[in-house]
Amino acid sequence: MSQLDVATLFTANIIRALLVAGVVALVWGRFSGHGLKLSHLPLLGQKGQANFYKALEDAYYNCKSLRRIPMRRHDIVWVPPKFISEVSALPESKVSVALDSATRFHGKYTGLGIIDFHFVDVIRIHVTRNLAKMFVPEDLAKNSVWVDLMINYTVVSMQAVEELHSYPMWTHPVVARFLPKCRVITDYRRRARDLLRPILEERRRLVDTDPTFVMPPDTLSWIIKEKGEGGWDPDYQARVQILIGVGSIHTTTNALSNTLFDIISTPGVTDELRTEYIDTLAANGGKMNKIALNSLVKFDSVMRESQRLNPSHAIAIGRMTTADLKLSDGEVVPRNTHFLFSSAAANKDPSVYASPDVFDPWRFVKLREAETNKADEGKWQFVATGPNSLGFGHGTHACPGRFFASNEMRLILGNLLLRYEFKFGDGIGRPRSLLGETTILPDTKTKVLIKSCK
Ligand code: HEM
Repeated sequence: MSQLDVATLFTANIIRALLVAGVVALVWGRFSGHGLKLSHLPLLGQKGQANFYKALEDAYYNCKSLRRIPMRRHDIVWVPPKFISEVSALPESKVSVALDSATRFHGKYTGLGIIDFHFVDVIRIHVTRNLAKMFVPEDLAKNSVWVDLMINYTVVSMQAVEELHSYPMWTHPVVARFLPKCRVITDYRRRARDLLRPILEERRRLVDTDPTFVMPPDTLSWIIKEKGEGGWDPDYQARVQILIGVGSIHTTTNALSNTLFDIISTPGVTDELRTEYIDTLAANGGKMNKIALNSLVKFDSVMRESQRLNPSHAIAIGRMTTADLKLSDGEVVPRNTHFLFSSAAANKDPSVYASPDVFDPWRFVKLREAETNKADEGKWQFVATGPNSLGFGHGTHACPGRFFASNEMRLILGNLLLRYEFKFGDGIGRPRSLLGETTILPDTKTKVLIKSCK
């Protein structure tokens, strides 16, 4: 065969392969539920639009039925707020957060998909109950490689999601092996696994040989308790630890940054919070415990008000249907469809929050005090979730780490305020948040001047 014939045959085979792949992609697109089944729904926003904040807000007030949001990769269904309670209470088997994250964030390649829910139980039950000092053994928690890995994984994995977005889904099994950020992720996972392996092996040895050995109180042990035998697998533990890091580190840091920005920029707040912290410490023999932390109602109010105006996302309760989902008004969200609700708009609903655009540090102290029934005060707490308080989601998959985060934030803020004075540089006010496609992030490049208290 001549060189020309070989080249022609090679090209023909490639074209044939691409045609087959194209047909597969079309069939997959048709039956995986994206696109065609939603074409009858009116649009919300425009394709390729940088953000949907305004559209999400308008829809919150004006749309009473389903809408189609044209996101870059595929369409997502917007659901009106009146359905939040009924939909958020549905089980994972009907509206899946695992499927939603696995497909929207390419979980198989980025590690951002939920593997199972044992680690959620670990946080809901054990971390909350124990107010964990460390999630992993102290040596590892202070290991700079581990710290770097846990902090950067979220950033790199979101970059990997972007990389994968530029390629059709059906190419992902191949391209994910070569894309730079996907490779970094694989490396991070390997390094996490290698750091965890000796710790797990040593614990296993002690469990098998020393009848007096008690498993240390950390997430490694609790995961083994919830998962059983599979919890000893370093690869599984690495994936779970990374997911815990992704769920907890940047969310809490962002919430802390926003709260600090609001404290600094609102006159009088620092002094009120300092006094509350000092008085509470004095009443508890100089120590903070869970009950004492719970009595810091001014801190709680400032944190919730800050999250109300600057939540981490403009949307909430992102799920994927596993079967056609019939809503109580008869409308149907088709099977295999991603859907979500407006959350930033719900936080500023004037029928719930007076002067909704104003940062009122004591808004939630006053709302608590206005309740005639003490049992109703709880709904104004930072950790309370509801249709107009979606910063931690709501319902079946509401953030299980919010109790931990709430205590952690009070401890950090209280200690910062006792030790330091903060102010923005001259002429600088509270920074506006940075808006991504649906994310709302504090501008952490803002310079804050800090000096020790005398
Ligand atoms: C201020 C800090 C935090 C914020 C704003 C936050 C926010 C959220 C939100 C919005 C969700 C999604 C809920 C839904 O889909 O309905 C979520 C889920 C989750 N969060 Fe948090 N979170 C925070 C801190 C934490 C911490 C400290 C941990 C771990 C210790 C954690 C672990 C999780 C987990 C495991 C889930 C998945 C729950 C599930 O799918 O059932 N979060 N969080």
